[in-house]
Amino acid sequence: MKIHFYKYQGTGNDFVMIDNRQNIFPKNDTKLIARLCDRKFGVGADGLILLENHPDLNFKMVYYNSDGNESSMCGNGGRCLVAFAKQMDVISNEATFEAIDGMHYATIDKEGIVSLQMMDVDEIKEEGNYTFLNTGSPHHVALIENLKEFDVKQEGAKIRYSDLYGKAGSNINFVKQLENDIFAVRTYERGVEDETLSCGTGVTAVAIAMHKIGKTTSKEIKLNVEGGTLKVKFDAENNKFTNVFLIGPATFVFEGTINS
Ligand SMILES: N[C@@H](CCC[C@H](N)C(=O)O)C(=O)O
Repeated sequence: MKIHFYKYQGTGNDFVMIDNRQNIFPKNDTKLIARLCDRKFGVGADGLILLENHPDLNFKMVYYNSDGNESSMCGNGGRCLVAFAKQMDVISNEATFEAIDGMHYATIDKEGIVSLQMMDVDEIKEEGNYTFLNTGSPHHVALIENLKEFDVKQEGAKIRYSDLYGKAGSNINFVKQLENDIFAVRTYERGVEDETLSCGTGVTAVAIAMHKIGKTTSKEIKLNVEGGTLKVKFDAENNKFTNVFLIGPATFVFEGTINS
């Protein structure tokens, strides 16, 4: 079978996009999904996303990590899917869609900047040297000083596979504060099992965590990731974070056909 794909990236977090509105994609073929994401034997990506029909909303998002397994929410992937839905004429400038963590609202402007509403957050675990929260995907957030030279893959894997998170694991974010409302972030992603150039649910977790532990008073935070810059804004009241938006570019790279 020949599969037509579209490649997108959001601040360097890259995805294979497939239009599955006709339900033709073999969704349980883990090996095929992993091969499509493989950078030597396939298209190459951090994840694969299916655009599907939804009975009431504009579309449905189905997300797989590059290991071929379906996973929890992907923020950058959601932003790229909004841009892809626009390219496919499914939406014009705004969208409501369903993902694994619930319903999302998004807008896309003329420059391709996608603003994606993320889930509300009210459960945050604060420990001595890290914070843990779920922003659609689970995230461990740790402040460090030597972020530039830090071995994110090695140190991230140690925490991801530690007893702290058991079999399910977690994504691991290392953070350095640059200014009151600017943070640099590097993320080890579960399911990719490596550092990626950006993680949308990760920077969302970092922004909320930094506000919660008092590192910033700002509710609009700039996050510098290896692949660019993202913005997260939110309302914060009584330890509850609502109207959380992840904002940044989502870019079409190329399209093609590959044998399954
Ligand atoms: N790249 C993502 C996160 C994708 C999910 C993650 N790897 C997991 O399995 O938890 C993002 O942009 O949010």
